[in-house]
Amino acid sequence: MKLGYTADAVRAAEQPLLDAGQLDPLMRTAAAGLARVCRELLTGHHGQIAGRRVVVLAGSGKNGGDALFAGADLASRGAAVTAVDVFSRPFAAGVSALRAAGGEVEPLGPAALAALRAADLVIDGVFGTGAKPGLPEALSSLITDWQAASGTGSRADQLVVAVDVPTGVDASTGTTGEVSVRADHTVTFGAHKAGLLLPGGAEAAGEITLIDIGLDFEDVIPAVEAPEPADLVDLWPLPQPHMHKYSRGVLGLVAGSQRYPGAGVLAAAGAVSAGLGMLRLLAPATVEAAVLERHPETVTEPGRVQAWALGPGAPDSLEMRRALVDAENRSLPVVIDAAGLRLITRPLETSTIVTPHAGELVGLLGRLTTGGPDRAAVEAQPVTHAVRAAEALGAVVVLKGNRTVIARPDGTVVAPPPGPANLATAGTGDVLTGILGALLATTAGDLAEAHRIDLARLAGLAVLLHGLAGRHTTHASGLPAVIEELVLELGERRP
Ligand SMILES: NC(=O)C1=CN([C@@H]2O[C@H](COP(=O)(O)OP(=O)(O)OC[C@H]3O[C@@H](n4cnc5c(N)ncnc54)[C@H](O)[C@@H]3O)[C@@H](O)[C@H]2O)[C@@H](O)CC1
Ligand SMILES: [K+]
Repeated sequence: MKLGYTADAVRAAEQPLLDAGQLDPLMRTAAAGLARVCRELLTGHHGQIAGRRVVVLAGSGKNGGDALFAGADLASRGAAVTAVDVFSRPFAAGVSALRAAGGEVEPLGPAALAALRAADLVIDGVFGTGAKPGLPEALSSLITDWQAASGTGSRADQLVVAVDVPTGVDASTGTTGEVSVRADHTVTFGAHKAGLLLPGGAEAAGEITLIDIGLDFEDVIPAVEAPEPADLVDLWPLPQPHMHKYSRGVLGLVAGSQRYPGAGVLAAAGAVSAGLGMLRLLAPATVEAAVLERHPETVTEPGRVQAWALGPGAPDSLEMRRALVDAENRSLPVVIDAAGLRLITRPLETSTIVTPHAGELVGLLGRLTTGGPDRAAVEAQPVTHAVRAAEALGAVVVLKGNRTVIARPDGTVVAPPPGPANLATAGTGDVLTGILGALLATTAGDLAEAHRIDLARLAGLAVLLHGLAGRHTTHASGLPAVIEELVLELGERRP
């Protein structure tokens, strides 16, 4: 799991070392790590370092300093390095090091643009964690003109390495303005900056290398967690030898209707493929029949459950309202999707996950808060609005989109890597709700016991697995079989 921290948290972690006069060694370690990645990339993509054209975009702070020191390293190995001095007050020690190694410094101007376009490698050291919002006009034009030369940089084989954070990306939130550097690779120091793991920043950052510079984050709560496939092996709830079907977990599912029978089938298949003790389906007879045909183990009699999943393809019905009352009365965890979301007009008194897409989040925020956003606002700032909804609901919000983000009521976020575009097809959300329901049912005991299970982390695992499965199928009804295979594999790989 990658953990992301805000710029403030990183500065706070850095402060004791700065107070102890450790800036120089910190920057040396940072620059050495940056230089190593640049050397590897240059050698890997362009065969060698000597003779390669490198441009350093140098701002006035330490970010520029790191970039200049790395540039000096490359110049000392024979690269032709030009630094573009963006604000006419570059980090002095970095400039000296670069000049001593044979590099040059240019002011921002037409020559800088030409150099930028011709470079084999561009090192973006304009802003890091010290960036204030908004790019100055001259810088913004320079980046725009450079990027205009081709889709993502001047030359198809040009490498762009961002120092700590791509310039134009907010290190804490990942928000980008209209203009920002798009890197192939970002070398970040001390800890992942939260913005690198969030929508916007993650796309701008490309591949990320973390360089350890000895900062201590032991007691700091990360702003973002980004689950990785290895976490599935460690954390996915798997059946234990002592379990029987009831102790493993029964999920009550209210899904599907005469109009949308398929949503019931897909949600049921999602739940079954994720693994659970028993699935109880409450749905119209046609939906029951369709589900039973594929999953004859499904029980269609009402009875006790350990968790509820409500909403996919189901209208607002008496069953759904009863299930919600049962969830609150018996403190059962519940995942609520689609039409189920319209029943929510106040925070629920039980562990809750809601799974809106942007349009549904608009409705939810409209019912829960005053001055709710419109859809465009949610799409522009998904994290901010998911967090607002999580705070207002006191629940975990899984905001579905091309990059699904998961928000906790305390404002922290789980950001799984983006799923494949394959998942942009009808029915994949129903499968996700089924998976989430199965996870709630199988962890309900632990959830009740002093909240040992973190719902948002659980949702992160579900979204991650759903995304991985999406790479192997082009349609929603293909997902459950792949999910089942992946879950079985997790069991085999767990030590
Ligand atoms: N956090 C750490 O522990 C370490 C940080 N290091 C580097 O230091 C960076 C942070 O350095 P700084 O605090 O100097 O900050 P930055 O180098 O990110 O930028 C701050 C400088 O740019 C100016 N600036 C910011 N926004 C501007 C805007 N919109 N228009 C014009 N000027 C603007 C500021 O006034 C300041 O001079 C990190 O990103 C990283 O690269 C490393 O060198 C070593 C250790
Ligand atoms: K940067």
